[in-house]
Amino acid sequence: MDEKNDNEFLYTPSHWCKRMKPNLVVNKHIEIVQSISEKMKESRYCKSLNIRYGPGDRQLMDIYENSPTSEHTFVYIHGGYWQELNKDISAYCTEPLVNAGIRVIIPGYDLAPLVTLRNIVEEIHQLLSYIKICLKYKNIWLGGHSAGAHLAASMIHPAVHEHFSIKGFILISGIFDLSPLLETTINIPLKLNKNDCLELSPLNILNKFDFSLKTNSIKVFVVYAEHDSPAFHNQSSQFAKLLHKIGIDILEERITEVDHFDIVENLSNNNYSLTKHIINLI
Ligand SMILES: N[C@@H](CC(=O)c1ccccc1NC=O)C(=O)O
Repeated sequence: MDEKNDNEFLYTPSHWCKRMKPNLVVNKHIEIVQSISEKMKESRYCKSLNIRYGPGDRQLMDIYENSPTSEHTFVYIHGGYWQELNKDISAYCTEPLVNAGIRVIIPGYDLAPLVTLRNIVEEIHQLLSYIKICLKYKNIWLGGHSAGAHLAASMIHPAVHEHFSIKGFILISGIFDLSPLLETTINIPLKLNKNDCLELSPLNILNKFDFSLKTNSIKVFVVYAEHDSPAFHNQSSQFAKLLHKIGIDILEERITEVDHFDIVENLSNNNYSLTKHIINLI
């Protein structure tokens, strides 16, 4: 098979980065996000670390804010194909948002192969329950990057987003259809079968739902990088099209001159277009 059309290749974001050799990308990304996140954890914006929201080892969250009365809360779910990265290196988006008066929550979650993807989706439900019931925050915006955008999108359902007072979703370079991952090495720790792919793909779940009957409106911002692979472009535009079809207010945008990694690394910068978009939206 032509390598460029192979799902292994299409779903390996580092292969599509134009800034450096693919084998260097992920380590460089980790170095960058870790250094920004460490500064944030030591800053005056860091309000609480390691608040437990569920029984799993990694079900802990960090809260960043400049005032306890912040009206809006952005919850940012990190990526890493549900098998790598962690919350401690994922606070890189917090400074500009907190400066704009938005509270930011960075949750951790357990990873495959220790838990299944179904377990992880359930952990995100527990996260939202904790934020609503124990922290009593309102006006929640749920965002995520890559696999984190999949987890956020898995909460788009009236029974879920209305219950948890979610105002909107910010889905950055996300995966919404899991089936292309089935035969790739990404699936080794995940162990997804065909049925799991159907039941856990927001693209499939929402295809069966008629939202036009619902009055409560959410906004969904679907955003991806110019230098994401064509498969990621397709996933975002297909998902945006479906959301539009079922009556959800959507905004779709391709961010130019960035790839799967600096599309989120740059969120530490006030002047970056995506940072400004998120602040305007919330
Ligand atoms: N092993 C992947 C890494 C990867 O997919 C990734 C890395 C950091 C943040 C998000 C990622 N992808 C999806 O969640 C690669 O080489 O591109």
